[in-house]
Amino acid sequence: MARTIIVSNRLPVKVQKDNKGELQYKPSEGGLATGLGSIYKEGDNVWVGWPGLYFQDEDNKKEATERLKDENMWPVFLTENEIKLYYEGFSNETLWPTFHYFNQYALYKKSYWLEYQKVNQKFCDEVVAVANPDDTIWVHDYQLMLLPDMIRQKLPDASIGFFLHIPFPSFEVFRLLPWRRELLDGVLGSDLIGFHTYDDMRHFLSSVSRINFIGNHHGQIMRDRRTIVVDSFPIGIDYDKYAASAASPATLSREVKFRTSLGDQKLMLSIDRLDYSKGIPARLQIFDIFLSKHPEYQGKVSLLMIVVPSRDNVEKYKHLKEEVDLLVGRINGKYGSMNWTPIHYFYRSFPLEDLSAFYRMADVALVTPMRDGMNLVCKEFIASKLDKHGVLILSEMAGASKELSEAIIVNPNDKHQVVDAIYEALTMPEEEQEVHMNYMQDTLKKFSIHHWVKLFLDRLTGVKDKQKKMATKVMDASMKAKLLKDFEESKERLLFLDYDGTLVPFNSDPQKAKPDQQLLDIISALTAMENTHVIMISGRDKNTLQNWLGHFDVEFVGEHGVWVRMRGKEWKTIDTLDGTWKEEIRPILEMYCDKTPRSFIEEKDYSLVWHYRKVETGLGELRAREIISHLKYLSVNMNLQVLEGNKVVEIKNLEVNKGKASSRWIEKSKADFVMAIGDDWTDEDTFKAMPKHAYTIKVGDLRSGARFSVRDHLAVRDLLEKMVAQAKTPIKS
Ligand SMILES: O=P(O)(O)OC[C@H]1O[C@H](O[C@H]2O[C@H](CO)[C@@H](O)[C@H](O)[C@H]2O)[C@H](O)[C@@H](O)[C@@H]1O
Ligand SMILES: O=c1ccn([C@@H]2O[C@H](COP(=O)(O)OP(=O)(O)O)[C@@H](O)[C@H]2O)c(=O)[nH]1
Ligand SMILES: [Mg+2]
Repeated sequence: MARTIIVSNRLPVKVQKDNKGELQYKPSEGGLATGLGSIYKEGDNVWVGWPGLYFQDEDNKKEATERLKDENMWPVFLTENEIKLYYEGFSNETLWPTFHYFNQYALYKKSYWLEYQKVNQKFCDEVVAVANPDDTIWVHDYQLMLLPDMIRQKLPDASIGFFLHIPFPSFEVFRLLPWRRELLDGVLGSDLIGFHTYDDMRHFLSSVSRINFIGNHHGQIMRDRRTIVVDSFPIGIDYDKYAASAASPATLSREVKFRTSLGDQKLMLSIDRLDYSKGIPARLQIFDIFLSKHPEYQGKVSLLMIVVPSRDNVEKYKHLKEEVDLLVGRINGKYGSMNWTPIHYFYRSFPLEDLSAFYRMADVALVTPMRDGMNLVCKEFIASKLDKHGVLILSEMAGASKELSEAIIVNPNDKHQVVDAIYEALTMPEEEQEVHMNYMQDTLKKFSIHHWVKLFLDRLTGVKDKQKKMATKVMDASMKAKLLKDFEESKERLLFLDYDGTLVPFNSDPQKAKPDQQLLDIISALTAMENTHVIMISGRDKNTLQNWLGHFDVEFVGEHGVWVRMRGKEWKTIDTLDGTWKEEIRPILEMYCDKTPRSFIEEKDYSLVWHYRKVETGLGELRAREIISHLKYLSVNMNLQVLEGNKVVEIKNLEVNKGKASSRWIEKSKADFVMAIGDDWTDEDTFKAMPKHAYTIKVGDLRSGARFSVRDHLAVRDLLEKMVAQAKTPIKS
């Protein structure tokens, strides 16, 4: 049976050594481990990851491997040096600060990068060792961004998903990384790429378009003729588990115990790993301001602050610990009394029953990270509120704020806003608390972790199925052989060939795309054959076509069909065409040229084209949208069509297109071999006009109405050369 192989830096269980040197197995902290921990044991799934200890002796490794395998885990053993450079270094001193907009903390060290690559390769070797061909591989998080493409190199047909649990920063921040392109290339080895929020997703897409120069169509990216889907999948929690835990006798008895020692003050709760992204010092300062602004709450409200140790070998985290200790001491010293402690501060982790008791007891959850991919603590708080009493104050910088809009949403940098939010929360009527709680609980119940896993994995299956269907279009060796044979045996042939992008590569200067010697040889040989019509079907103006190829026995369609030249005849245009509209449209396009550096207008007999291939990425696309909407109504009245192509907007008469033009030949001819090759949207009209038996071939992208697809203009030339060589057709005298 097909399995899911989950791959993440850390396993959901961490191995530790006790005082006697015996191995102990404890659950890992952090959102990823608690989130996916509930599902990986289903079926035969396997979780591949680091067990969180440096193993020196082989016996221990063996013992841990066996024990972990019993629980569907496959350990990747990492050395102290690897952890230092790959995990603490590149992952947590380079990527983590950059992705959380703390780029002033980021270190760019070559030694970190080298080790990051090596460890990703190590993970790759393990995955390849575990995975069966039909398994689905699901890679998680920023520590393993190179892994999807490394697996793709080894297992080209594998089904690979990638999910990023932390924010994806805006392009302006991401571009600061020296290894930005390699990181994106790594992720693009996946078939499905998921983020928590729509913003993360669009930041990623904009980086891919600017750094790797690959655009997208509604979140779909074409790479190596493989469709990759990018989408947002906000992670949920195991709702029922937290709700059940909140009702369990163990939790209730702990609540009684904690309450007795705390007294009956109101309680605010915060729980996070010790991390500068979580905004802990700012939160403490906010609590300080609150107590001085509202002295009536002194003695009446306490902050229960759980800080879980994390990445304590990383310099910035060590400093943070000192800062937090100092602030807690200062505030407790400033306001505390014999019978009231303002802040109850714990620097350790707690078992679930304790956490559940804290969630139940808290009147207010204060979740105010500076940046957080999602933040599960706030979701767990909501799920634990069985009586529906309690208020969530949530930072707008946490991914969770996009779903939990009934919380009091705050900007953690605006300290006075958060102080007011605390006051609002402490004084909120219970009925109002219930209304908000109900909405948020309904959302979290539906969008649980089970829902998330299903959504992601079903989508990945869908993407893979679509890829397989598309793959049937690829012109493989046997199809090519059939085409060549049909060509050889045919009596009358029509070959429709688009020019730019089909016979020559796309050039940023249109006039530089002149035919080279190889192409001239091909055209010369094709046109020399008996019973063979070669029709150059292009958007280019007739003069250029005539100058470049007019000396061969080629037939032409120019300006997408405005001009036609059939064998032995002169250039001819559609009689009814009117070009007077150009006088009205040209000034509009000129206005766009004036405000868009390096854009230009190309004028043809019956069309105007606005080109933006040399314009700053993004700006050109924006202006194109503006032009299209500007001309929307005008064009309908004037009987014009406005078409968007590769870095162009083209305006022309409604009755002109390559399909109509090519029909002239189809209607007249008795050809038993028809072929049409093209790369652009305008060629779709040609494909549609072809008879059923025709070989329609799209260059590049697989998304097309054509029956087949080839990679690029070189593949087209290769095919045409083979046709010439194999046809053994008599040459015209
Ligand atoms: O493994 P560690 O270095 O100890 O760190 C713990 C984990 O922290 C991060 O969690 C993120 O994932 C959560 C769930 O999607 C999300 O709610 C949170 O906002 C993120 O910060 C990290 O992404 C994991 O890889 C770490 O294992
Ligand atoms: O003592 C603790 C405190 C917290 N957590 C869990 O750690 C996770 C923190 O995830 P979150 O998404 O809030 O932040 P991250 O640490 O992943 O950045 C939550 O599921 C908490 O229940 C834990 O296991 N033990
Ligand atoms: Mg073309």
